[in-house]
Amino acid sequence: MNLLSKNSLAVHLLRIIFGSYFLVTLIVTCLQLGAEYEHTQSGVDNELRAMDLTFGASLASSTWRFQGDVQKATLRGISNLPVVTGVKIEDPQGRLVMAQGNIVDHDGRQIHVDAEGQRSPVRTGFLNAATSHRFPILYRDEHGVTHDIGAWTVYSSRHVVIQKVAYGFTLILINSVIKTLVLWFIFLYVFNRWLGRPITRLSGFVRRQDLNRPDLPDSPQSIDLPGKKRHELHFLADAINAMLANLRSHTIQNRTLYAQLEQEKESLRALNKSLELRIAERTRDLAQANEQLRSLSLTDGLTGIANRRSFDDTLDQEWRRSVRHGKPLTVAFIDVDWFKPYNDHYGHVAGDAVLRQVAQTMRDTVCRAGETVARYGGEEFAVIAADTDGEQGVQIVQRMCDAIHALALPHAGSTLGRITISGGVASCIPAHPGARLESLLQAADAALYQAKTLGRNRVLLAPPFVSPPPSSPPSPA
Ligand SMILES: Nc1nc2c(ncn2[C@@H]2O[C@H](COP(=O)(O)OP(=O)(O)OP(=O)(O)O)[C@@H](O)[C@H]2O)c(=O)[nH]1
Repeated sequence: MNLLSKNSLAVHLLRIIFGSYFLVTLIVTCLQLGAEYEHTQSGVDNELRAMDLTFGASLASSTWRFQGDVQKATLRGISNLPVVTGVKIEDPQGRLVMAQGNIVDHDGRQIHVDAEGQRSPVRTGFLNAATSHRFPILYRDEHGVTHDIGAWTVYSSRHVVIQKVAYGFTLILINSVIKTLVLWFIFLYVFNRWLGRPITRLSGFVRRQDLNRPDLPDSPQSIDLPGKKRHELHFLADAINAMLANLRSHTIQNRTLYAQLEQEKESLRALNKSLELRIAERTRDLAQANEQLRSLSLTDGLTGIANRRSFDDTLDQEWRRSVRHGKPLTVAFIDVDWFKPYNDHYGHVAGDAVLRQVAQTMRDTVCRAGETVARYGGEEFAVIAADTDGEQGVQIVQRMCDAIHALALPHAGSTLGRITISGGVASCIPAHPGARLESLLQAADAALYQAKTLGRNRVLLAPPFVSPPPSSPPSPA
């Protein structure tokens, strides 16, 4: 870890510690300065007060004897003292006799008196504010009588006190700064040695971990912090090692599970596809079966041609279509002649075979898309011919009649000696008023009956049973 990088923990801690330290130091220093100032000032005061003991007698003696030189020398000596800024001697009437340094004159102004007695004004200010002590000059003569011969005043100033305080404080400050710098240096070293480097190693180790590739050979699996004595950071490293081992094992498990899941997904997809194919196959089979069923439901089981239901459906559709298009519709009923005697003579199985042959032949006879041959029931058949009038219908049925006659199927019970059929044909235009399907069927049935009555092996057309709509009168020419 770069110890002094901007975001390092040490710098953050240092900022906090330094800020707090600076604040506390500032407050304590201010208090200390105040106390020191008070102490120094009272010391200066005491020194000034004590001067009377030192110089009082000498000044009294030289003043009593008018020894001006001695007085001057004494004043110079006093004014040279470090705490003294000035000194003056006054006579008993308060007049200035002699002075040296900065003093306050009779008028209360601060003046400076040099060695030659020259006076000059002194700039007043906070630092020059004077403090003084005035002592009486008392002389005791040889008879023991005390004479008051004047007074002397010694001056000092705030500047002296502050200088003394500043000197002492400078020493303290230098002392404190040196101690603080040494302490900080030790703190930085210890912090870096015991916290910074291990934390950097831990963060680097964690950053290098790639859980997506836990089996990389060059990625370290665990971290071991140096140091004989184990502390919280060692415990943190142990916890990180355990956590990473756990995560690695879970990641490997997850990868295995994911691979299994993918396999399962793949097999499910394949299963789904085969199911879809089977469903499609089954659906196709079902559709085919339905189609077969539908076809079976509309087919006669014996003859393989359309059955009665198919006939009814087709007739209904053709009737409605004919109504829509205004086209004629023809229906014919066909019956095998003397079929009971045939059954009786040749047996029922042979009768079935004849029915199949008759049906086949009739179906082969019709060729148009709108023509349908159906087994109506028993040995009776029916023909539907759309867009066909009665005459055309008779031709169709007659062709059938001829074709069956041409088969020459032997029939001992018939006067003709062979299998024949009879047919009754009826036709109408369904769109005409009064045209009804039931009437059409009844007419065809009646025509069949008529054909039977007249001797069989013939085709008869039913007379018209629907009156055509009245035609509009011709317009006058
Ligand atoms: N073999 C066989 N016979 C059937 C079938 N359906 C009906 N029949 C017979 O057909 C005969 C019809 O006889 P009838 O209705 O009396 O008429 P016919 O004998 O054909 O006389 P005409 O119709 O007047 O010429 C009956 O004997 C029925 O048993 C069938 O599917 N197979």
